[in-house]
This record gives sequence, structure tokens and C-alpha cells, in this order.
Amino acid sequence: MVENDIKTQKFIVKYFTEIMIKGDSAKKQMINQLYQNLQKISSNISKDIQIKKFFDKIELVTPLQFVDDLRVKLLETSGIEQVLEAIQVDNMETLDDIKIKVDEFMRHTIDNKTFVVRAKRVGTQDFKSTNIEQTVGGYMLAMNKNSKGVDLKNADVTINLELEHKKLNIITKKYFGMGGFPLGTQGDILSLMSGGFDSTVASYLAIKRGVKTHFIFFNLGGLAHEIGVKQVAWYLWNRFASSHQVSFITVPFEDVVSQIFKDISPSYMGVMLKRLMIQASQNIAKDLKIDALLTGESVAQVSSQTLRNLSLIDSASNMLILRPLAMMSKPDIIDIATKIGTRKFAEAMPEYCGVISQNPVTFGSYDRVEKEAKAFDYSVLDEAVKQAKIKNINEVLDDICEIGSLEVVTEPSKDDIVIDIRQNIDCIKTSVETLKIPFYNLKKEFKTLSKEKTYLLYCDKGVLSQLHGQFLKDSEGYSNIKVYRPKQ
Ligand SMILES: Nc1ncnc2c1ncn2[C@@H]1O[C@H](COP(=O)(O)OP(=O)(O)OP(=O)(O)O)[C@@H](O)[C@H]1O
Repeated sequence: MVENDIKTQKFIVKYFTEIMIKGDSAKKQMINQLYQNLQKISSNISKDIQIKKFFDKIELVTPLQFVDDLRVKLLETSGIEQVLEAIQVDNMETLDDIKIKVDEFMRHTIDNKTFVVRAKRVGTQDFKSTNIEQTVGGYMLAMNKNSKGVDLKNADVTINLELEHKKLNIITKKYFGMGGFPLGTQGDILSLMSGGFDSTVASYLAIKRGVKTHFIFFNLGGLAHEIGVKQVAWYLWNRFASSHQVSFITVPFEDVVSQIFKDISPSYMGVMLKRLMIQASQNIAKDLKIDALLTGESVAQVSSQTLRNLSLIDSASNMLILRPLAMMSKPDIIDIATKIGTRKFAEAMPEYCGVISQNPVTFGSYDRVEKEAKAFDYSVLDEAVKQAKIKNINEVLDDICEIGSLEVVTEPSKDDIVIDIRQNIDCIKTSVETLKIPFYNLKKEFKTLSKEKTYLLYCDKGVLSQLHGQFLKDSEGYSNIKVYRPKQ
């Protein structure tokens, strides 16, 4: 039981170890960037969160009601090695002050456990860190008969203390952060985003490395695919990169695909399609002053992703192309997708344009690709690039919402059924029958529901409900779907 009337909680953010071994100016630049990123992220949660930068850490002090939100965001911000949660107590002048406070806050942790006290100290006190450890340890041992005693080598519980002048931090929890470099320290990249496992994991790895990651999507003709890609790109950005604004570019590629069917030999269609995507991406990246492209390609993952074919694709442009998954195995990629929450999106992503990957060449020839490329009418590609739509990532969901035109209902009728399609476990409470079906199971489970009822899809902003409802309507032919947006 904590008896003190504490109204704030402190987070201590320790920098990624690779930042700490940099030279002074690189280190300073990275710490400044992380500080700015955290200022932005924390002020989005609450203007009452205070943030302070030190040479070896950043401290954030938050009112208690924002602790959970802030913790989640800190653990999803690149550049952080460890996040410590601490209780901060001021006016700690003597060893007696310290021992009493630490016992008050930490005694509940040592019941039936062995413990050890570790302390660090900054200031001109007349005692040393070891004195703090011994005094606090001795006092807690005497005061807590249920404890199993002090164990210096193998304690069940370590009580970590940091005394800075008269300010004492009692560390209550430690988490591993995401690692990596602060977003914005490594320039900009344009990620070719098809929404499957690979391009989403590749984009995450770029973000984690500190690279500001913009997205480009080539629309080959499927509304469902467009919806899926926009949704997962927004999810990645919102979760791991919202300290920076990035672009989402949609390039209409239907005509390019038709032209490929006219001009290119079947076995080279797949390689040519990728080359054309790379060429279009390069042109757009140059306009946006982006230095490099990113893809989710991985050597040998599918029969067409041979080293030779990747080289044929590469030779379509002279821009740097990063392929962070090049040497990774699929299970490792899926593990990352599961960890970062994109697995469900990837599994729900519809197949597109399968024809173009039938009987692909696996060891294409440089001469032949040149010949195929010469046969292609590039004015079609130029036109597609001209028609590309560039949006801010936070506008893409609204953007697709315009495509949808499902009726929006603010009050359900008594026979309606509400379906909460959000990914989290909470389910909205309504006055009518309400089901929980996360969006990634909707297609499968909707089939099993009575056709006689009207279903009102519910999500946080009404946007994903529009998208998924529209998808069910267009692709599966259902007409008994509306969107539920209760009045705030
Ligand atoms: N429609 C598209 N729009 C943008 N980029 C694409 C598109 N299709 C493919 N790409 C890019 O090409 C890469 C290889 O695509 P391909 O379909 O061959 O492989 P994949 O391994 O299934 O990719 P993913 O798992 O990312 O869907 C993708 O990772 C992505 O970077």
C-alpha cells in the first residue's frame, strides 16, 4: 500500500546504447531529435506532461491519468533503450529521510522475497551511494519481518534508487524500449507499400532505424487492396512514427498493367511491373527530395525473387534501394509482424493481380529485359506518375471514406445489430444486440450471420466501418450494412 498523496509519475528514458557511443556532435543531434519527438508525442497526450533533457536521459513527469498512454507511446518510440518508471520524492536531505520514504513506497515488494538496494547519487551530500544502500537495506530489513532478507548476489527484488541533490527517484518498473535511432535523424525514404507482411515489416525497420518513411502504393485496380494498404500504412505511422508528418502517394497503375499485357512477354511481366514501379517511385521520390526507395523483397522468398531478378529490377533506376528483409526468413518476418501488430492486416489483405505473376522467369536475362523495356510504351507510365495523388498520411483514412457511401446511423433501431469491428478487446455498449467482430474476421464471420437483419458497423471514427462495410457491399454483394456513429 502506498500511503503518500502522489499526483504525478515520472518516466526516465535511457538512450539507445548505439547513441551513447557516438561522437559528441552526433550524440547531441540525436538526443535533441529524440527530445523534440517526445515533446510532440507527449503534448499530443496532454499539455500537462513535463519533459526535461539530460546528457544521459530524458525525464517526463505526467499527471497520473496519462501514465498508461504515455508508457505505451514511449515503448513505441525509436531511440530508447530503457523506460524506467519512478516515484519522485523531493526534499530528501538525510539518510533517515530517504530510508523512511523508500520503505513506505517499496515495502510491499519485498514480502516473502529476498532483496537488494542499489543506489546512484549526484550532489554534495556528506554520504556516499553505498551508505544509502546500507542504510535503506538495513532499515527495510528491520521493519519488514515478512521479507526473506537481503541477498547481495541473487536477490528476487532489486530496489533501484537515484538521488540527485535533494530529489530522490525510486524506480518502480523497468521496460526495454524499441531501440533504434530517433525518427528524423536519418533522412527520408519512400517505401513501396503493398500491405503484405514484407513491405510493412520493411517500413517498420526503416522507422526504427530513424528514417522518416513515406509510403507509395501502386493501385492495380482493387478497391479492397487500396483500403487495406492505406489502413495498415496509417496504423504503422500512427503507432511508431506520429512525431513526423509523412506522405502517402497513390499511383493509378491499372493502365500500366493493361499496357504490360499488350507490350511484354508473359514470363517477363512480373519483373517489368516491378521495374516500372521502381521507375515511377524514383521520379516521385526525386520530386519530393527523398533520397532512397524501400521494398519488402527478400531473396528466394518467392520463385521470382531470385538474386538475378532483383538485380534486373534494381537496374531500372539509379536511386538507392534498400531491402532490409533481403536475407531474412519468412518466420522471422512474421514474428516481427506479429509483434508490431501488422500480422492481422497482412492476413486480411486481398490478393491482387495474380495473372501477372504466372510462370514468371526466375533467372531473367539482362539483354532480354532491355529488349522488353524497349517495347513498352512509357507514355503510359508518365501519365500514371502525373496522376499520382500525394496526401498527408493522416488524411488517407478520410480520403477513402469519400469512396464509401454507406448510410450513417446515429441511433440503432430496435432490430438492428451493432458490430464493433475495432481490434482491441473492448466492446461498445448499445441499446441493441451488439457483437464483437474485429475487422480482420469480418469477411469470414459476416457470412454466418442472418441475412434478415441490418448490421451497423462501429469503430472509433466511423472511417474503418465505412471502408469495411463498403468492401463487404462491393465484393460480397451485401446490402444490409450501415455505419453506426453515436452522437458524442
Ligand atoms: N501494389 C504495390 N504497391 C507498392 N509496392 C508494391 C506493390 N506490389 C509490390 N510492391 C513492392 O514490391 C515488393 C515485392 O512485392 P511482391 O508482391 O513480389 O512480394 P511480397 O513479398 O508478397 O510483398 P508484400 O509481403 O510486401 O506484399 C513489396 O514488398 C513491395 O515493396
